[in-house]
Amino acid sequence: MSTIEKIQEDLKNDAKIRECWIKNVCDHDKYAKFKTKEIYDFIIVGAGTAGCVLARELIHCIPNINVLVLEAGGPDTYSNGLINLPCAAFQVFQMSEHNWGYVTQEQKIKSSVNPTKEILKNGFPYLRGKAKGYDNWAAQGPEYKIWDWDHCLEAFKAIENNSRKNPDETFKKFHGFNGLLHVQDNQNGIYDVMSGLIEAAKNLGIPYNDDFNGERQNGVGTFQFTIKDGKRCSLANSYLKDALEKVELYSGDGFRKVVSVDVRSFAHVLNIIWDEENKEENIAIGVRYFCNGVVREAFIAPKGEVILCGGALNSPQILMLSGIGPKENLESNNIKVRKELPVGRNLLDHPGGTIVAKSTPSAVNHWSNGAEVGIIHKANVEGKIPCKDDFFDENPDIEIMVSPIQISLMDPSAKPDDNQNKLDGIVLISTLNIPSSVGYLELNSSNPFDQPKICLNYFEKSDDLYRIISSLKLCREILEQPPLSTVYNVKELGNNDDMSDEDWERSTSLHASGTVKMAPESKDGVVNHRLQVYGTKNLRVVDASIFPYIPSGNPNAPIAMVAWRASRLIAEDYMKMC
Ligand SMILES: Cc1cc2nc3c(=O)[nH]c(=O)nc-3n(C[C@H](O)[C@H](O)[C@H](O)COP(=O)(O)OP(=O)(O)OC[C@H]3O[C@@H](n4cnc5c(N)ncnc54)[C@H](O)[C@@H]3O)c2cc1C
Repeated sequence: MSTIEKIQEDLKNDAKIRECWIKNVCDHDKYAKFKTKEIYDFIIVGAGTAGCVLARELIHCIPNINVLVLEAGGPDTYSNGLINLPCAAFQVFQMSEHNWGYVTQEQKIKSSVNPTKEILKNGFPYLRGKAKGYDNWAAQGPEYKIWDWDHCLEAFKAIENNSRKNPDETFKKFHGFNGLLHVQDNQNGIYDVMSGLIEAAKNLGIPYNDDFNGERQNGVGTFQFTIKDGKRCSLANSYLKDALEKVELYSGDGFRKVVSVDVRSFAHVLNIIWDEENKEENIAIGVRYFCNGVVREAFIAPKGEVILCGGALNSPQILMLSGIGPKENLESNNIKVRKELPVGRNLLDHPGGTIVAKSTPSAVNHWSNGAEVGIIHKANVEGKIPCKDDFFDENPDIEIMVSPIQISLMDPSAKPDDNQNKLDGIVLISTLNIPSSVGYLELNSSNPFDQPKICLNYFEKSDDLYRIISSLKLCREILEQPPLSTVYNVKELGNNDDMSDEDWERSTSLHASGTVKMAPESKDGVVNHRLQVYGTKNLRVVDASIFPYIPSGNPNAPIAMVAWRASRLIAEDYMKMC
């Protein structure tokens, strides 16, 4: 039995993982007799990063409400808990149970990822991006001040439960220790070859940084991760799990209701239900969804809201299917336009490039620890190797994630476990954290199960391409430094002096955002500073799609932050109506 199969087997019996779901189902069955129609105070669409934080925060911030969470996918237990396993992350990403299978339009600049190499990797790095990025959100108008760095930092700290040992005063200033999202340093130590890489980077003048989420973001150092007790700490098994524990019966105002968060898995939301008696006002009153082979409807109570947390590719799709979006695209798909807005227009991502190198055998053991080391720096816009000043620049735009890996050479005649076809090595994934190129997304059809048309436009602006080339040149320079070149015999695979800039390997990233932009309506905004969709009532969007500018770091923590801030705004508005 392979290690992964063994852990999968253990997880099958992991009572703790299942306990919460089972308890939730039982409690809800007990109270089912009090339910007549599907009416909830809040309907959240999507149980991803944002939806999980929002559900928990709403049920704790607002008294006596109930919340319905509709999720198209299955619960965490669906693949025997494999989703919680850091070392299985790469396999999980590719499983159809956890992947929408979306494909993008063909890119003008072709990817040249070498198909002869298979990279085993994992991750969950915890990053927030630089403070100035959020101040840019706030600079959009006086009412946007609620998104400046001080407000965002308050939310980041509220969510975080950082377990760093003996944190100093500076670390305490920037981190939270009482939230539900567990953040930790690498518990297993790092591989020697990774320490060698840090030395090599320092020798080139790159400063050491022991906290990429602290006072400054640039430099070389080790990442912190959202992992607890060896398992992924997702927002589902931290925030949603906690939310499910609150189940009460409320009697008041002459009626009784269950106070709880009700999660329905395999429930695919099709569109928003509008109040047809007040057509001009675009008042959302519920959602239509597909579950167990039938189309069902769920409605909101007075003062309630529909909140889309479907992510940057699906929230805009639901809006467009409901008549909110660009006129031309909606009309060409026979959808009646309720409100013309540039939904799907500001598709942002972190495009990247990858370099793979082999090292001395046994420098890396069988399992990778994931992206152990990070290098964050400012790139050169002419594609030249960055100079020393760039390493200290306060506005770094590149993040390099370095992982120890085992590289499988795909020889068709080789047996699956033939170690002769495996090399130890390292991979450097360089991502452009502040891209200039912008993509778009639109409907292919009015069928809710049809994929939207996704056009990423990676590297469309030449400075993006030159900046990534600049960073990859730096990666190559680091690999050529001692002790990597001497002690660990590190050699770039496919390293070839004739290689042109166009030959650099390019890969895609996973940080789609911005498609339901938070900005003034006159500046192509779709939602206002309180995340309410322009020209509608009772409808907000709370997820990666509202980013006006993409944060300069991995987005999981920034999205959780947005959901936490949104919960306070929603609670304020709800309480005003009481
Ligand atoms: C493979 C991969 C690895 C990543 N690794 C990291 C990392 O290590 N660190 C990091 O910071 N970030 C990472 N990210 C990015 C981060 O996970 C995402 O940016 C983040 O989860 C997006 O949050 P969200 O709430 O906007 O949307 P999501 O988390 O995508 O949640 C949207 C949810 O809505 C559901 N949904 C969509 N449409 C419907 C519908 N019509 N009806 C019902 N439900 C619907 C979806 O199934 C999904 O569960 C990674 C992303 C990917 C894809």
